[in-house]
Amino acid sequence: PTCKLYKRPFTVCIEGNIGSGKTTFLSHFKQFDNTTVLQEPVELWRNVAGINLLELMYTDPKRYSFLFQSYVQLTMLQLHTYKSAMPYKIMERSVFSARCFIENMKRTKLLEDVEVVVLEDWYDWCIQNANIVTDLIVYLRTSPEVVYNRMKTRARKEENSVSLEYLHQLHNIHDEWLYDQTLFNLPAPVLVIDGNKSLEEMVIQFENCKNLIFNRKEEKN
Ligand SMILES: Cc1cc2cn([C@H]3C[C@H](O)[C@@H](CO)O3)c(=O)nc2[nH]1
Repeated sequence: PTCKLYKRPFTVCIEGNIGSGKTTFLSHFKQFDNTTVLQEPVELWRNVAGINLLELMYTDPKRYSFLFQSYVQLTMLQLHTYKSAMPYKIMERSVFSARCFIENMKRTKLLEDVEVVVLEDWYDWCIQNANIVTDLIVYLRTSPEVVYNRMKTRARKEENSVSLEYLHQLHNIHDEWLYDQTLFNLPAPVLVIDGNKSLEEMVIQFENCKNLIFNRKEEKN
């Protein structure tokens, strides 16, 4: 069959709380040679000219939340604008979910109002000027208690101070955005997956999701 040239990849963003299973879910897409998988650049955030910005953000959030979110926004934009010749591109989180973290930091006063304005002005400019297109959002919806236990088991050192309350806050904002859909306007349709399921059950959900995503492409051309 002729190989069709796509003007751009069908782009999926995987969204969800800390520990909701995004990385596990993404790893299933790595098996396909027609898909570019872009994981969250945590390693970049851990080494900014030798500085662990993720650690600083968690140890001194008042002082470092703005700086951290500012760098997160840049690294996510780099992934959104990454040129891929593949027909599919799957990203872990997005500049859209960056707004969830910023919203939480705003509500909990970790960011000054003026810091929020600057971050939002950057975001607005990027949305208008960088071609950030998303075709589908997959929301791994989990209960804070489940992700708290997973986070503790994974034991990422920078997260050892993250509280269940913080995960509740992030869960509520993700739900407002992607489940109730009352927060920000949605850049793409949302597919909600139950992230509380076991890995085996998640794989089944993944299979259904894969068929849905790859089938969608046929509609597109
Ligand atoms: C877009 C975006 C991703 C992201 C991740 N994080 C944190 C949550 C986790 O502890 C770690 C890896 O996701 O980074 C954050 O504070 N703000 C973020 N904004």
